[in-house]
Amino acid sequence: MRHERDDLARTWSGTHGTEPWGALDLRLTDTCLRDGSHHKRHQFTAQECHDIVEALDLAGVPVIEVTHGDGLGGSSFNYGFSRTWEQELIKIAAETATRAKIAFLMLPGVGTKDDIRAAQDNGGQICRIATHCTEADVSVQHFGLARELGLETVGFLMMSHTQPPEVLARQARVMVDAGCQCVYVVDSAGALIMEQTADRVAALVAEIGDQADVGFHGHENLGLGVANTIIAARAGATQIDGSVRRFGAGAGNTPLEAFVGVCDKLGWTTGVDFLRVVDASEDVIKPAMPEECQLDRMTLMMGYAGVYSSFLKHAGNAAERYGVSGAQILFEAGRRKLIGGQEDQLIDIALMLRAEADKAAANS
Ligand SMILES: CC[C@H](O)CC(=O)C(=O)O
Ligand SMILES: [Mn+2]
Repeated sequence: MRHERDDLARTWSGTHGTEPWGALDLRLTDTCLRDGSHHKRHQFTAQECHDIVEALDLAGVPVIEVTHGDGLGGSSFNYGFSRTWEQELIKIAAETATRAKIAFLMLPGVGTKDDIRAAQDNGGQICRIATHCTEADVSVQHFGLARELGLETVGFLMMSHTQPPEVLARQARVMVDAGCQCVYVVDSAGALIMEQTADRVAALVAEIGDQADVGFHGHENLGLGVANTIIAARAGATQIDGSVRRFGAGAGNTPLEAFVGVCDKLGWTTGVDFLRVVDASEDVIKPAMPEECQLDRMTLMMGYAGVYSSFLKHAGNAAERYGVSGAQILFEAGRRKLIGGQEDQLIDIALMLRAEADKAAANS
């Protein structure tokens, strides 16, 4: 899959303005059934899982990720309980897909090694391990196990906007040394802007490109999902995430069908049939969504303040419960540089805002 463009990627910063990238060959992963789980509050039914996998598989999407939004083991009081057990969803997906490989996500500490084994037993073929982008070392044993089991491996450096390219490259090296075959720059907050994406991807390509692929996972919180993904591909990312109809956390992911259309027009190969994936979006994905993913006050704030997209529903709940502004909760979460796993601090922030409002009211 990897294209022979390492040199171009290395010198990315100086190559704007021309089109030297040629025909790229990209491998797309749809993540509706995992990142979309946040938007759906983890309430996928078995039938929805079947129908979505069937439609994406028919459209030629080569990889479909299926798990609780917070990865294996995420179904909990802290993150929200799944309606259908994720292992059952993985099994249904694997039984439904005729061509697509089924991927699953796990965050060390949320899921366990036994969850990885179970996901493989249920037909999962690609093990994606996600860590905060400065904590790749916690993934080492999981990559070791996944490779031992013969699984394909992918690493996720979440919240990649918070670190400069050279730090991410060093973290990617840790993952690759542990057995990871593709490391993703993950724009969890939808906060990266164009060249910031390219420079991060290029740094990973320079560091690990001779041993592993580089991927990009975008969010739409500043409306840049497709643009960032194009520029990531030009900088050397060969594995690309998106969600049909943007069905993902926050304002959603890079809309996969739009990206497929762009690739067709640029002469890039994805193997995905544009018309079929557009049909899947209208006929199958849309009916499964609780509502369209919105680019609104809350999600824009996530991109602006650099907040983990999966905090959206948690912040909304806390705002409602304590009668404060959800956007202000998110702004403060960005100021505190919260990372995944710190969802409980959204409640602390809401309580602080409530106390401030009560004090202001008492003094007026
Ligand atoms: C909780 C895992 C998270 O949703 C992974 C991801 O998709 C991201 O960081 O964007
Ligand atoms: Mn995501």
